[in-house]
Amino acid sequence: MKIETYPDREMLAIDVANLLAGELENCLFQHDTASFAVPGGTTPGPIFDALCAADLDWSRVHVMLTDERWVAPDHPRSNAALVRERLLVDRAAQAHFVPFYRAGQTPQEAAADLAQALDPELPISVLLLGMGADMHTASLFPGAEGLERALASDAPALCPIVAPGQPEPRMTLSARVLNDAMSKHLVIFGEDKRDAIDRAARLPPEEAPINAVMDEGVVHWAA
Ligand SMILES: O=C(O)[C@H](O)[C@@H](O)[C@H](O)[C@H](O)COP(=O)(O)O
Repeated sequence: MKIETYPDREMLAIDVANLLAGELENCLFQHDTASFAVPGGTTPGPIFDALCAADLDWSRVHVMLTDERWVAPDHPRSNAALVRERLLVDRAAQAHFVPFYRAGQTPQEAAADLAQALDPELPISVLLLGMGADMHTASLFPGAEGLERALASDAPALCPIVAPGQPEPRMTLSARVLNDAMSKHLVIFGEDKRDAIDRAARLPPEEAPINAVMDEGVVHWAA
């Protein structure tokens, strides 16, 4: 994994937003649409704030989540809510969005239908990832129920996950689908996550799931 270091988080957010916009635009020169997978959590917000105003044909960009906490779209922990509030505004409001949460269904019940809906969007054109200090990414958590299947080379596109310490079930893109993305960018802030990247290099994917999704990927880091 190549690691790019930035002087501060603001510079990182602006530079990575410009980089992602450029990659989406390049994809749109060559294809009718571009698929763009994004994480939840606290890291991507400032990147979304800078990216949503990018002058590109957002009507041909298909945004999806890397994973979802299985909560209603009006729940404060919803990743779909974060994307709708911070990314799908301004020019990017024209983008097509594929939320995961299905009311009245469990992740297990929804996975097959969702995978069918996502299939035309794969492989992912541009992937943005976050990571926890425990080296999880998307909802590929070490020790989670469903992790082995989500890491398998023949995993379905979407996998249900029940992770220790997480308040709700999750749905995640599988490691295979994430790693197949045409371009992959991991954004991390702080010393703990920087140390975790170094630790991950010496661990198997089941202990450091980030290792299963970042082949030829770029890590963008600010303290
Ligand atoms: O649903 C989620 O929580 C994300 O998709 C998850 O994979 C996130 O990227 C990491 O947990 C880092 O979260 P922070 O950005 O909040 O540190």
